[in-house]
Amino acid sequence: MELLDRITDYLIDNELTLATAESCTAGLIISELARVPGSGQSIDCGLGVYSPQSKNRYLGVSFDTIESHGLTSEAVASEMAAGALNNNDADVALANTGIAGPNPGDDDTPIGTVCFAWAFRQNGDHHHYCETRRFDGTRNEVRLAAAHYALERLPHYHRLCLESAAKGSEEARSRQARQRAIGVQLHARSEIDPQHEIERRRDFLCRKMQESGQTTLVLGISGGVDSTVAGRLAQLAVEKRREQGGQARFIAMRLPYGVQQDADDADKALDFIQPDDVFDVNIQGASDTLLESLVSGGLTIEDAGQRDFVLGNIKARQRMVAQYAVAGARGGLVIGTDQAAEALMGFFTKYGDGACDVAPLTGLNKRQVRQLGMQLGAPKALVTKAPTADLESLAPQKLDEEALGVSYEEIDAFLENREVSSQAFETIVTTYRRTAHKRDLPIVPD
Ligand SMILES: Nc1ncnc2c1ncn2[C@@H]1O[C@H](COP(=O)(O)OP(=O)(O)OC[C@H]2O[C@@H]([n+]3cccc(C(=O)O)c3)[C@H](O)[C@@H]2O)[C@@H](O)[C@H]1O
Ligand SMILES: Nc1ncnc2c1ncn2[C@@H]1O[C@H](COP(=O)(O)OP(=O)(O)OP(=O)(O)O)[C@@H](O)[C@H]1O
Ligand SMILES: [Mg+2]
Repeated sequence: MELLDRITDYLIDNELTLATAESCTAGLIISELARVPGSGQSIDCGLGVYSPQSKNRYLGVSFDTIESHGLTSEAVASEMAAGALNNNDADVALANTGIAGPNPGDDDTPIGTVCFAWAFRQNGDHHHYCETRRFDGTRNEVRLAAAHYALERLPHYHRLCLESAAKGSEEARSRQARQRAIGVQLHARSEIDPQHEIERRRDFLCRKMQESGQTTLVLGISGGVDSTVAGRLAQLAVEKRREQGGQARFIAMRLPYGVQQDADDADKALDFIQPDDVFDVNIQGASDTLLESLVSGGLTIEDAGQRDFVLGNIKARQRMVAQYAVAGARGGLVIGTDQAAEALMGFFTKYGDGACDVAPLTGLNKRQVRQLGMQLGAPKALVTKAPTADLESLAPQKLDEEALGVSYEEIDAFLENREVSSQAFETIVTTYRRTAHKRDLPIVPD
């Protein structure tokens, strides 16, 4: 009785309720515990599940697991305990499956072998622990010893569970701090007032024109949401500047490489932006000629994939060459469309689309860029359009998310300090670190 009293006290002191899923002990664990007066408050239920069918029916143990690991296995015990937690309100589930004898099991597992699982529900997570033990004695001696052993080890595993949960929340806290610090670096915010942001960013462009003495804004319009929003902000800024009595024009540039598959979207964006001027410049000739000259000048290209990647970055830089040429001729500032989601992932070509004089979308995540688009009244199809860098000739319109390995939803959640999966967190933080050089000024000697 000493063991049973001790375990009952432990359950009551820690406010734990127990469910069991018992194969070879067939209800003995719960029955033994119920001998202690007052233990009822800690008992949720006890299930005797002998056959594979009942393990599957009542606990969801998969036949695949039984088949591949055998009936007497920690894998089966663990699934039994998981089923007992999932199907009940208990905080702890004890499960066992074993061979009490006198007949041996179907395989050559020795008589007296029992596999145990202890599962705990802690802060919404399940923590599982398993053990396999061999007990000596007659059938009923083995069964009683196994029932007592399951109870005896409960406090030990409960303490391990508490330690691991505490460590988990420590890690979660440090991850959140890292997330917050990166967000601050990128000027990200969890919530924005779209109208306020539109006015603030329009006024920023207006003010920078005035301060720099430049009279033109220049931006490539792709048909994607970033340049649609930045383009409309630019047009609103030059109109405001003119109202103030200043000289100002916005030049929107179509910069297709040959025929652009989503050219209709670029047209729709221009209809919405209503820019003062539109220049249409095909960058294919310049891009292809440069690549050919590089090859004839000595650059060896490994394969079609590498050629496409090199050409992709040439396209992005060629677009910037074109925009800077116009800005130079017209006294203009070149607008960049970098926002926090792309900055976080370093997803831009260094000195290509990453180069600019003013970056009005800084700090916004992708969801927030879309919010500004909606507020500005941009066509819904453009606002909700799936982002594409569209630099690869071998994979036209390839979605950014395919290249990034995480979704914009996860990137935005990260920037908004919301919880993301461990995998997304690792991918984002590793990519952020790897691309630091793209956000920094060139490295200089100490
Ligand atoms: N640690 C380091 N410190 C200093 N410099 C470092 C460096 N590691 C590489 N570099 C240098 O950086 C350069 C590589 O950077 P970069 O030329 O940008 O090339 P990279 O980052 O390799 O490629 C650009 C990526 O951005 C994507 N992109 C481009 C354009 C637009 C969009 C979009 O979303 O619209 C996306 C594109 O799909 C591609 O995946 C090389 O010169 C390399 O040597
Ligand atoms: N075909 C193009 N014509 C003109 N400008 C382009 C073209 N492709 C890219 N750009 C310029 O490069 C920038 C970076 O491209 P990026 O794909 O990140 O932005 P986007 O196309 O505006 O939006 P999204 O990221 O949602 O596709 C664009 O905002 C635009 O200024
Ligand atoms: Mg795009």
